[in-house]
Formats: sequence, C-alpha cells, structure tokens
Amino acid sequence: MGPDPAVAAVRAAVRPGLTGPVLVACSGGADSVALAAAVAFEAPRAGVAAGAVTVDHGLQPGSAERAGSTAELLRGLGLHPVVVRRVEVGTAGGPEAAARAARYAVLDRAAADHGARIALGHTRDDQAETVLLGLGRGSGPRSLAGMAPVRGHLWRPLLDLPRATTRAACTAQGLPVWDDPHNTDPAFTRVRLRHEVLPLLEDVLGGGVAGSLARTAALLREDCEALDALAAAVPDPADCTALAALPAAVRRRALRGWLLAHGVPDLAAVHLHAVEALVVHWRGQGRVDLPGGAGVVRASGRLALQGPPARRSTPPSEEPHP
Ligand SMILES: Nc1ncnc2c1ncn2[C@@H]1O[C@H](COP(=O)(O)OP(=O)(O)OP(=O)(O)O)[C@@H](O)[C@H]1O
Repeated sequence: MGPDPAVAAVRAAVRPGLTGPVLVACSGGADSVALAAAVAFEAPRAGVAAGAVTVDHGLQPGSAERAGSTAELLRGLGLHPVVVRRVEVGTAGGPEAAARAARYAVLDRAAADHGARIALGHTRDDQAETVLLGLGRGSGPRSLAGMAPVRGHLWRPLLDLPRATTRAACTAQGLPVWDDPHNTDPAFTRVRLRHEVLPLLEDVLGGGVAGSLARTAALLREDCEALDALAAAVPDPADCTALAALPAAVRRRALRGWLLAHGVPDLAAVHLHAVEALVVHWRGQGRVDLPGGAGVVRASGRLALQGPPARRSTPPSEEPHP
C-alpha cells in the first residue's frame, strides 16, 4: 500500500526541487511540519543534504520550549543540522512586520552559512490571501503576482497545494503540530480573510476560489516578468524621447530600475509618477524631490539625478511575503 494521498502529494511537490542542499524553515505549524517530513523523506533518495531552521521570536510565553520541541521533532525526522535561533524582535512597522524581518534575516544568514536553499511552507491558500490583500490595497501586478515559487535562495514548493493537504499529511503521519493563536485572532486582516472572506467567496463563486486566485497570481507573474525584461532592455532610461515612446507599463519599470540603480531608496508610486510626468507631461516643471534627499530634473531632453552621493541599493523586495 502506498502512502496516504496527502502525504504523497506533499512529497511529490518537493521532489522536483531537491537538487541541492536545503534547510526547511519550520515554525512547528502544520504547513512547515508537513514540508519538513516530505523533505526528510525525499532528500536522502535524491542524494541531497537536508536540515532545518526554527526561529524563536520570543513573543509568546513558552516560545523557547516550543522551538525546542519543534527542533526535537525535526531531528526525529532525520533532518540535520537543525538550527534553533532566538531573535530580538523590534517594533518597526508593527510586531508582525518586525517578527517577519527578524525571521528572514535569520533564514538568509542560515542559507549563506550552509550554502543551502531555504524551503518555506507557504500554501496555495496563503497565496490566495496574499492576492486578496493586494487587491484590497489597490496594488499593482507585481504585488498581485504573489509569492514566487523560487526567489533567490527562497523556495516555496507547496504553493500549489491547499492548506488542508498539509494538515491531512501531518495527521496521517501522526506528526504533532502547533497552532499559532495568531492564526485565529480576528485582529489580523489575513485571519479574517482566511476565516470569513474566502469561505464567503467560495459560497458565492463556487469552490476552488483559492486555486483560481493562485492561478491569477501565476499568470500575473509571467506578465510581470515579461514586462520587467522589456524594461531592463531599454538602452538609455534617461532619454525622454525614447521613454515617451514606450508603453506606460514598460516606461515606469525602466524609470524605477534607473532610480534604484542610482541608489534612490523607498521609491513610492507618487514619486515614480512625478518623475514620469517630467517625461510625458513636460511643461518645464522643476526638480522632483525623492526620498533620501535626491531629486530628478529634466534638461535638454534627458533626466538627470541630483542630490546626495548615490548609495547603490539592492532593489527592495516588492514581493509580499508573509
Ligand atoms: N518561527 C519560524 N521559524 C522558522 N520558519 C518559520 C517560522 N515562522 C514561519 N516560518 C516559515 O514561513 C512560512 C510561512 O509562515 P506563516 O507564519 O505565514 O505560516 P503558516 O502558513 O501558518 O505556516 P506554518 O503552518 O508552517 O506555521 C512557514 O511555513 C515556515 O516555512
């Protein structure tokens, strides 16, 4: 008899991506425990090293004990090494955002230390919630494209699987999972989307809404990547005549890329539109001020950056990863 269908589905989702060392980011929740078990099963068969990282945010009573028991579970699955890190969570942007920033910093470091990819347990339902959040905020396609299956060293093999499958896989294997009380706290928008909005949408639009939203994200991702490639190929993104002839979606991307390449941080849509107006609504307007003290002027048909010495910034991740 083969494995339970849910277990088989999670294993099948991880199998094709096991091409090199991997560390599973595991919270102790159902998604990442199911992921850890599947990786632990498949990695030896693929001949790759597989460990895990668990982060203790220190935000809830008993969090250290929980991180400890999660680590024990991960070791019991055969993953090695199992890294446990306690982080100090600041307050910048709110506790959730601060915890996420601290967690990704640990995961980035672990990836570098071990030369490994980081496997994350985001599911199709997480993706659907991300798309809905973006729609509600009036976000652009880059944000509506949701989380990427692979981005740098981050790998999300479960994005096509429903959350119910990860939970079923844990139950079938008798794996203990921790239910984060935050995941049922209606104070969080994402929680209300999960428990109130998505079920209502399913009721009105029919089942499979989460899958449809995830599919929309995947389609938008393809379109975004194509537009990004067109923008990256613009030979001179400071030449106003050439910029004006481009479709707006390509022009804005080219301008954004040009500004980021010159170290302009924290670029908001309002800044980008003001710079774009220098190109397409030119009425002799003056300098457009940008964050960080820089500015852009138009002179002799070209854009020029003014201001403090450029600090080359890495493009900020616009990807809305929870
Ligand atoms: N404390 C943590 N330590 C390590 N990895 C984490 C931690 N919290 C979250 N992650 C990783 O980020 C993913 C998404 O986290 P999020 O809190 O949104 O989880 P979730 O969808 O409830 O998943 P899970 O059921 O695994 O907790 C998790 O599946 C896991 O891979």
